[in-house]
Amino acid sequence: MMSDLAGQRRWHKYTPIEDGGSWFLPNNNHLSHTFSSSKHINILHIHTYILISKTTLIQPSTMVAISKPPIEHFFLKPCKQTNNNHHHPTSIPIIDLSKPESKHQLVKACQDFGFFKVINHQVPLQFINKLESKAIKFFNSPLSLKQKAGPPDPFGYGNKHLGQNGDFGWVEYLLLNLKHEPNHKNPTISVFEDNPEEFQCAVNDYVTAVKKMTCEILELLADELKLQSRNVFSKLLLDEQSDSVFRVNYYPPCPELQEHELTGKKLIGFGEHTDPQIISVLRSNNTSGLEILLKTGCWMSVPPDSTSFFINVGDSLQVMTNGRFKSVKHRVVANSLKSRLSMIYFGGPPLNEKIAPLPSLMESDEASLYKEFTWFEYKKSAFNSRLSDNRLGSFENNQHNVSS
Ligand SMILES: C=C1C[C@]23C[C@@]1(O)CC[C@H]2[C@@]12CC[C@H](O)[C@@](C)(C(=O)O1)[C@H]2[C@@H]3C(=O)O
Ligand SMILES: O=C(O)CCC(=O)C(=O)O
Ligand SMILES: [Fe+2]
Repeated sequence: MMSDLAGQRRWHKYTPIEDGGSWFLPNNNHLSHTFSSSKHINILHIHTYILISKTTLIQPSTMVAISKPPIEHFFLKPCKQTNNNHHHPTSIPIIDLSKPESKHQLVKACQDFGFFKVINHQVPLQFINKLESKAIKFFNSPLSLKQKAGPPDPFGYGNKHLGQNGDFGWVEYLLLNLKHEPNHKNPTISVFEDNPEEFQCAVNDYVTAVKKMTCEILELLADELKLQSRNVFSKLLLDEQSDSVFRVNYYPPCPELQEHELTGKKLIGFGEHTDPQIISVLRSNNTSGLEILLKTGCWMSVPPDSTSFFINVGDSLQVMTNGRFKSVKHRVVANSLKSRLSMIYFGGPPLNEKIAPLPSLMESDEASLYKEFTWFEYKKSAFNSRLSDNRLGSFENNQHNVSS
């Protein structure tokens, strides 16, 4: 077990440079161990290589090549295919933020789905478009440049590898830390060749507006739940020490998938998971791919809408509401022809914040479903887990131990 984990970490250190059909890795004494301990890479050939691409000339002794993993490696397991029920179609709740009566619908959506779409949100379109075009420019730039912003540790540019524990998907991403660290320049952003400040500015404008909308939603939720103070959730995001992150995911088209689509095969873009934070706010272009897991056990494809935001309850909000709100399982499937670009704000509490069911929400005889933990403890455990793991499991109060 230990050596397996160590191997995966070492593999992660050598994020592959993809170039056509092969992945290139720096030659190194550890390589044979790295390969043999990675369950996820299909090793067909290892040989000394001279690579001359448009941008690079590499000495024979410095590189080895392995065949890239076959596309089958990214297929979703057949039992987990989407099964939209066409007889009783379920529709995603749409909340119009310009209507005061939306409060009630918001709570209902968090209880029934843990997921909803928001319209009339007041986030300026120009902020969305500006950041989107900058992100597209970044993802369309040469791999060698993008890799200067990686590997993700956990922040930075990532390609196909998600987290540090062997998860992968047909996705490239930028993961950015939003935690306020005075005099600290974001190292990831410094790779934006022409003007890093411009990209930073586009992120700031976008995130500030999205955070404002998110806090309004959290306050409406607290109001409707009749909690003592309406800022009980929003204050966690507004805190200077709020541990929030921002992510831009780019799912390139996969033309090779086309022939397999005829047999109903789907490609994993981002595997099934719940988000650990309080709340996640997603905006994507008009390419479909996002799916949520319904109570029925069926996956439902979320129709894309680039003018709206999609919001999901995170694990921490599920705990704070003692399970009333559901942290929804979701995933992304990649597309054979169109690229998907999504931008997600993950609102998290300060690291030292205690996460536990809110006393003002609990009935007098209600048992707490969860043990108290700090966000630091939960985050640490989440980042040591695999994407599809039930992360809250080890923080649940065992039914038998609940006395009164
Ligand atoms: C496989 C992983 C990626 C992730 C950390 C983890 O070990 C398990 C949780 C994953 C997740 C899902 C929601 C967010 O995208 C994310 C940033 C987070 O907070 O938890 C990712 C983590 C990641 O990409 O590093
Ligand atoms: O990219 C998407 O559309 C969703 C990705 C996601 O769920 C995540 O980054 O946590
Ligand atoms: Fe997610």
